[in-house]
Amino acid sequence: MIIAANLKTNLTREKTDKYINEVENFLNQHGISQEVLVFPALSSLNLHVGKVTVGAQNAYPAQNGAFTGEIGNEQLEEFNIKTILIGHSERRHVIGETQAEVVKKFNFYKELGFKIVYCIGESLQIREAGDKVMMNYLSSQFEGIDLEYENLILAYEPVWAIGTGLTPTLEDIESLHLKLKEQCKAPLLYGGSVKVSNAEEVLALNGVDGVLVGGASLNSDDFCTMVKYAQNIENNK
Ligand SMILES: O=C[C@H](O)COP(=O)(O)O
Repeated sequence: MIIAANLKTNLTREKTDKYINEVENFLNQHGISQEVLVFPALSSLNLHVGKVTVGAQNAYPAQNGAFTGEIGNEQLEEFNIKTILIGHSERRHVIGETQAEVVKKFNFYKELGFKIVYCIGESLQIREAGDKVMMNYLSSQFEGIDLEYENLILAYEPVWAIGTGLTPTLEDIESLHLKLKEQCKAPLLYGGSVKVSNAEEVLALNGVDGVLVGGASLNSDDFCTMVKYAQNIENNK
């Protein structure tokens, strides 16, 4: 399974280096074979060689150039970063990234062979409009995206569950993941208020190939506990 930490706009370079080393040590000490991704704040990107894969939460679709405030692939190459989050709901709904901009970013980093964690998710308003409306909305977030891309990982993150402590029921997560898997065979992560207290149940669901954790991943011990849950589930299959 794939266990991913999205540190968002948190931790300094020093604290991020300490965090990643703590996670790396845990993976080595416990013989973890899960795929573990950590997405630090851009200012904390650094070269890391080990079991932990460090990825970028965002980057501009260009090698370099006059894009004030952005980083491009040239800056990611410096740290051998080849994994990126694209389409995160905070980029869409807080920063205002359009589907067209998301598609351009996807295609640029796909051409470079990046591992892409592509995020989709609906608002509470869309969810409350019913299953048909919700599925149509989620399908619209696939527009322009190559769902056959071999380095694609999908992350379903209901926007209303992000950072709220709210989550869909386990039944809802499982049934939606199975519906999404009818459209795309890529590994499918769940994200949205995953924490130590619910991660084991979520990871055990059919159609869930891992989790993308925000706030609850900031504590490395808690994040490692969730990694261990995934390892235990896989060992017992
Ligand atoms: O990328 C992670 C998601 O936004 C979930 O964040 P959260 O675990 O704080 O709800």
